[in-house]
Amino acid sequence: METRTEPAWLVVMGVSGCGKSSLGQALAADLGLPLIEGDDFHPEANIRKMQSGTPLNDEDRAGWLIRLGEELASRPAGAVLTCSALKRAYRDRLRSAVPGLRFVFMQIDKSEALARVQARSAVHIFPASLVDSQFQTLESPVGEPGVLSVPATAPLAQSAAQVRAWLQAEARPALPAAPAQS
Ligand SMILES: Nc1ncnc2c1ncn2[C@@H]1O[C@H](COP(=O)(O)OP(=O)(O)OP(=O)(O)O)[C@@H](O)[C@H]1O
Ligand SMILES: O=C(O)[C@H](O)[C@@H](O)[C@H](O)[C@H](O)CO
Repeated sequence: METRTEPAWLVVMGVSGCGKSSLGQALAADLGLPLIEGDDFHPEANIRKMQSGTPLNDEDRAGWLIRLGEELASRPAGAVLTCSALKRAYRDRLRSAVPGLRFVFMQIDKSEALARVQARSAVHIFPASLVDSQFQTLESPVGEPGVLSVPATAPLAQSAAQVRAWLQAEARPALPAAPAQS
């Protein structure tokens, strides 16, 4: 039977350094979807807070998540968003903007995340001293609907292929044409 891939809205999520931007770019290119880079929408105050070595709290992230939901909802053909989405409540906020939203959870251990964030510390807003707080805040999305976990250490092309296969497997078959009205 012929199948039709429906518009896909995906969030690539996880702690700092897990590879959200890298996989997000690869997926957006592969799937022909616009990329929304979540970090670009942090207000200046959030950037300054992170740079000064203080983790963001729920209040800091609230307006940012609303804005990201609006960005997703304004792309009718689908989109790939990179967003830490560390807590269930944050993911539910995004889901309320786009029902059926899917999440790709990049799983990484603390030592690997720390090594990556340290390696790019000269050129990135996020200090290595905050990596611990990302893991303290993280509530695993495993078990929530519409979540695929991928290992953050897998080659990007492999993870992108895994996500494509997941989307295809979940694509609903095309609806039969409605009978002509007489
Ligand atoms: N699959 C991978 N294997 C090895 N290194 C990777 C992989 N994916 C990303 N990296 C490297 O890890 C670092 C962090 O990647 P990236 O910036 O994509 O993560 P991020 O989750 O978007 O980080 P942040 O949210 O802090 O901006 C980069 O130096 C990147 O080159
Ligand atoms: O929710 C958060 O604490 C933030 O989104 C962080 O994850 C940073 O934005 C990001 O990691 C820096 O690049």
